[in-house]
Amino acid sequence: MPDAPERSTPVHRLPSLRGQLSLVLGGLALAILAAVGGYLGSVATQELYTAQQVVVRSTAQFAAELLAAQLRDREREIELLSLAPHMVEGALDSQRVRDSLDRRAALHDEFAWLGVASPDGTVLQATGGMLAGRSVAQREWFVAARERVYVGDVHEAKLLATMLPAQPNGEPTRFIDFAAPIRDAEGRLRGVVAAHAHWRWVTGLVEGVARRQSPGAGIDALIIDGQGRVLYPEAMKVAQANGADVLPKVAGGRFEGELGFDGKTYLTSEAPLQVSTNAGLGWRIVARQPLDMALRPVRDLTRELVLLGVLAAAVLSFAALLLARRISRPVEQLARVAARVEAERRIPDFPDRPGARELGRLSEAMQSMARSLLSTEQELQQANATLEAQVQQRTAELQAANAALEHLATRDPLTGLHNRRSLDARLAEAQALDRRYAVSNGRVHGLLLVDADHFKRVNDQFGHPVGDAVLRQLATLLQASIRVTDMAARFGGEEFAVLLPELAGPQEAVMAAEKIRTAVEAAVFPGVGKLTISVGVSLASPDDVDVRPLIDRADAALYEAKRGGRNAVVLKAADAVA
Ligand SMILES: Nc1nc2c(ncn2[C@@H]2O[C@H](COP(=O)(O)OP(=O)(O)OP(=O)(O)O)[C@@H](O)[C@H]2O)c(=O)[nH]1
Repeated sequence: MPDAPERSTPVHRLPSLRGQLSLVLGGLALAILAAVGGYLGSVATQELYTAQQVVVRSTAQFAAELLAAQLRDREREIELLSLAPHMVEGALDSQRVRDSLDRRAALHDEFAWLGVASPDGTVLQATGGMLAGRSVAQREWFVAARERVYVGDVHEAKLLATMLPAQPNGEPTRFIDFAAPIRDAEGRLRGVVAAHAHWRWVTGLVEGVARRQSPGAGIDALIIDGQGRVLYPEAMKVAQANGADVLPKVAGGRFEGELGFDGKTYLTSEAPLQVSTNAGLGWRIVARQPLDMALRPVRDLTRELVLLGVLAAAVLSFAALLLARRISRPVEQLARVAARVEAERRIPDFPDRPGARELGRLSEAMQSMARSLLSTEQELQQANATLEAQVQQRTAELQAANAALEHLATRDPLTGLHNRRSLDARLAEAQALDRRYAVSNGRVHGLLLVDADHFKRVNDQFGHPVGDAVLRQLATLLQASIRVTDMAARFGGEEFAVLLPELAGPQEAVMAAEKIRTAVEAAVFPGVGKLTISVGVSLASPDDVDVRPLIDRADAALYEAKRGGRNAVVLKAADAVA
């Protein structure tokens, strides 16, 4: 059994080369784009995030440094004032002292009040005359400044609250205090000079830094004191005072990184306020930026990258499609040309611009293959035609040879009539047919044995070759006198036999014999003259075991014809026939 052919996918169901190339090239481009874009995006995101952290950290540091510098500046201002000659030597309640206080107040509008108190705490002189004559002996700044330069923590105004205009935002008036002892040349305490700076000056500094550092970035700054109390902004301070948890719990106590304030995440950094005073305020500035604002540049970059990626992907996909078409089109053209070669059996025009060197080689190889195939095919066709002609010729020769052989095997070489062997075969056949049909149609076959009379004389008188010629003429006469269905044969020597199939009766056989006898009698044999023949006639009988009895009866009849005087026809019927 031959192997079953492998099942293969029909060609039209396979994906096209162009589709596959587009898919692979486009996919590859997209993958590379996604990988590169993803990598660049993640690097840029990290960089941007770090940059935002730096901005927040520098905001906290800058605000802390600025505030520390400003506080030191004001502290130095008050200290220098305490060392001024009119403070060290003159009367502290003089107009001169008052003027110098007013000048400083005018120079620094953050100072809400400047004043000088006596060592027992009575205000001797003050800007605007505020609190003059009142006692500040219990005030923290006064107690501390009797000993040293002092910068105090923020506090709400007490005595001055009613004397100063209210805060525009409705907040309580708050101060931070600067104070310094006034000593005489011997170092004895003459009094205390102090200034109350508006708290809003401090918060304004911090707020300004936060605002200017990164405008529109949503960065704000908190001031937190050493006890973790929010000093600024006011809203958080109030909320904390009311028991709200406004600050996140931070590990290590430092506000760094992403922290949640009131349910919102901020990028946070803190910087300590390092004031070189003895005050040791312990404040820290916490700068913070809402995480969504901090990540906005990242989001913008991501969006731009995605847009750029989509654009690049579209361009690359289009380029991939063009490239795929450039490759697949010549291949399709070659396929069409190959199909034409098969259909038209000739070499059509191949694409002259196949698009690529390899495709050019493929085109040349296909042309050469097509040429070779077509020429081989033509050679095969010619060889086939030649072979066919040769076979026909050989067959004809064989048939002729077979016919010649058949003739040789069945014919008598002298007369051309059937020979004895052929006659025997036909007799046997006729007997078989009679056995099968004779009962039904009543027809039987008969046999004539024809013998030339006194033929020996012809030979003796005219020679053997003439005898042969007579025999040939006899054969011709014989053949001409019988039906085509009858069979004439040379029985041996000068004796002939005629097989007569399907005779209706003995008379028919006798008539046939007579026809032959009279034909010979009437004929003239060149060089010899007249001749006669004797004919023995017999009919087949159902009792005949083979052809022999029929021949014997014909032979007996011939013998009788000879004995009776020759030139005669004698019937020798079998008993059954008669
Ligand atoms: N020329 C020639 N003669 C043949 C051939 N075959 C037989 N003969 C001759 O035929 C003659 C037959 O002679 P016979 O059998 O004695 O009989 P006949 O002379 O014909 O006389 P009847 O038969 O009694 O009339 C012989 O002389 C044979 O030599 C042949 O093929 N060619």
